[in-house]
Amino acid sequence: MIALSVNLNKIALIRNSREGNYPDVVAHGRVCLEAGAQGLTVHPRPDQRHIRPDDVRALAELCRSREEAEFNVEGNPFAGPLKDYPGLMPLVLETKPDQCTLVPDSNDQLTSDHGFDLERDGARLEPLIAQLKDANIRVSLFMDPEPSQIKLAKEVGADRIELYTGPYAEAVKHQSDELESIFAAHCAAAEQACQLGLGVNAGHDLNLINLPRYRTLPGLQEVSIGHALTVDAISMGLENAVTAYLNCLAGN
Ligand SMILES: CC(=O)[C@@H](O)[C@H](O)COP(=O)(O)O
Ligand SMILES: NCC(=O)COP(=O)(O)O
Repeated sequence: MIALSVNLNKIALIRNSREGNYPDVVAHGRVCLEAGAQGLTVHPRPDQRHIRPDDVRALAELCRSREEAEFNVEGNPFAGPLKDYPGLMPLVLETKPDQCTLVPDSNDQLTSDHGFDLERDGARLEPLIAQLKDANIRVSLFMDPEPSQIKLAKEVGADRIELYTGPYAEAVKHQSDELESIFAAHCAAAEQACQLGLGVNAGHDLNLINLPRYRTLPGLQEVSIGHALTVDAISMGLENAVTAYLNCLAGN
């Protein structure tokens, strides 16, 4: 089974466009879990444009209260602190999610658009990965499908990698000639990760059009999906959208 972790960033983005708590991020997280999603993901950013530290705290409680629900917090451990954003490491060590996915985004990035360069960042990531693992938090690294980089992900102590699927999604959208080689590189990276004993997650711009193929990736354990699922929920309703993604992942 490939686990679906619903990313709630975009629910928080709508909430933050007004004062108050509407829509309620935690209530929508609960709907996703009740509809069968195996987990919830958030990617707080230092500018708090969507997920805020208190959302992370409340969603950690929600997931802890439900057996089997996995909580995944993503972000750059080197970004922040900024104003009342404490920084990823303090927030994650306080809230103790099941998984922390480290992502190399700059503070002002629109969205994630590349994986780690571990030749550059590996040495400073290594002690942070050890600290998270000491706190019983599984560590995943956001990665491009580059063989030399996947090898380094194992060497710095990661438990899993999350393959960055943005270029794959773009290639599907534009029916690009490069689709075959991009997907082949993802398959090879996933196989390499499995051989090294790393788990395999994937995410970014996955949707109901590009997921039927991506779900065949060797060893794929979890996808985190937010943007497209939230957009689909506008027309389908959130519960039906979660069901549609679960069916898609199951190959139905
Ligand atoms: C790492 C990744 O691909 C996602 O977490 C994505 O970047 C979500 O962040 P935004 O919702 O801020 O685009
Ligand atoms: N890790 C990817 C994620 O959480 C969701 O990305 P997207 O579906 O919002 O592009």
